[in-house]
Amino acid sequence: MTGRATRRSWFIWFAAVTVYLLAVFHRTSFGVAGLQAADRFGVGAAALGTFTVLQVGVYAAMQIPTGVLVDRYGPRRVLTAAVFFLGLGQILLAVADSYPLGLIARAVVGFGDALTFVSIMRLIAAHFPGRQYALLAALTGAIGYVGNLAATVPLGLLLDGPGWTPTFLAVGLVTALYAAVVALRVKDSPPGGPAPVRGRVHPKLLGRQVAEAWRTPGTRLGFWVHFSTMFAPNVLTMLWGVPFLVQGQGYPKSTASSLLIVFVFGSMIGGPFVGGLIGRRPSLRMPLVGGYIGVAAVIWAVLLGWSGTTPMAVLVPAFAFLSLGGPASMIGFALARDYNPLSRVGTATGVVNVGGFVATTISALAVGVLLEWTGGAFRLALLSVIVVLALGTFRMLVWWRRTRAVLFEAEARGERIPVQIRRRRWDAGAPLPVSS
Ligand SMILES: N[C@@H](Cc1c[nH]cn1)C(=O)NCC(=O)O
Repeated sequence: MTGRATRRSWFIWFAAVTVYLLAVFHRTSFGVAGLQAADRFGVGAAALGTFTVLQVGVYAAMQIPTGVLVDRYGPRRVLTAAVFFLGLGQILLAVADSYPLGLIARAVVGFGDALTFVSIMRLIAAHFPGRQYALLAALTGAIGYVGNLAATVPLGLLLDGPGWTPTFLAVGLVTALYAAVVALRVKDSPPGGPAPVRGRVHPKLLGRQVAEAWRTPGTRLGFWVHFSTMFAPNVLTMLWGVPFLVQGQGYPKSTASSLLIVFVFGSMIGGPFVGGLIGRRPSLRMPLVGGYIGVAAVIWAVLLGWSGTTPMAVLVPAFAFLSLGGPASMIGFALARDYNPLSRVGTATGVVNVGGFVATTISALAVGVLLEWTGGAFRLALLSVIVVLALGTFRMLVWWRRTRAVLFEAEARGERIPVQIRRRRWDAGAPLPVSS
């Protein structure tokens, strides 16, 4: 969309972003429900970890299919299915009384979650002008954290009060019923805008759609931006932050959990700031990513090099800065939006979203394996974060130069390009990607 966003666009976004809030609430609900789940299903820590791995696995595996579905059937249908499956998963969890049933319920939640984010990004691309995309994407991310907050103390109170079955039944039913609001209120495109092209789904054509998105240098750059920026905050908040602070640093568990809230507030505040800035000045996108990665590398060096317990005065600002990785990763989606036609934005967004989750999985597994090998040496194990960061940064720089080369070519042909850039020393000899 090139004109102005209307009140209708904002209503549609609001109806859609509520689904993301619900998705993040359900995604993170095992943070407080984990202990009760262990009791209910009679399982230990390792089996409990399987819930998270399964949920993230389903989420990551579904990203590209989700993008294709969104481009094919439109975000309204996919988002309606998303909220329905999120609710269904929690209803199943409410009545599940065995470990396998609990796992199935969580996989259904992961499936609904996987359908959510890409649909909302596609709605934003259709209903808002390009310059507002980054801000709306960042606001969406920030609102997701409200769901994360709701899944802490409020959900804990509900589980301690009414208990497991009434709580999950209630949140599941409310969520599933919200599918009606999405189906009625959300529209795929503004009046007169292009509708998704439906018809028979031909696997060959779908494969071509994914291949074209992947071959587009801007998508690939977005993938590596997402890969490099969002995994470290994820690894800390989803898995290794509390063990690092408790076993590695000697802080009490309650202090460690409270410290991780810095990530929630950092992203909620930083997201709209980063989004607003890059919406006004798209040429700042890559310098911001570069600046974030540079400072993050220094922070990791300080955290891992500190002898003895790292003081709070260092941890709090360090975590506050690292929390900006989430908002910075949204730059990856802005690149997918700018460098793909609207008919392929869903697929390209799905491709980009795989980046951060692949990096999170690699890094979380590597930390676990290294902890086992070293007998719990957190500083050595967390070095793997720096290795993943270096790999992501290297690939990102490769695709940054290639994307710039393609832009210069397009400019020379007199085509409209998404950002104005000046040729620099490092652009000399940058190869054009084979497909362009
Ligand atoms: N980059 C995250 C979202 C985000 C925004 N601010 C902080 N994090 C992302 O890719 N999210 C995908 C999802 O499904 O949540």
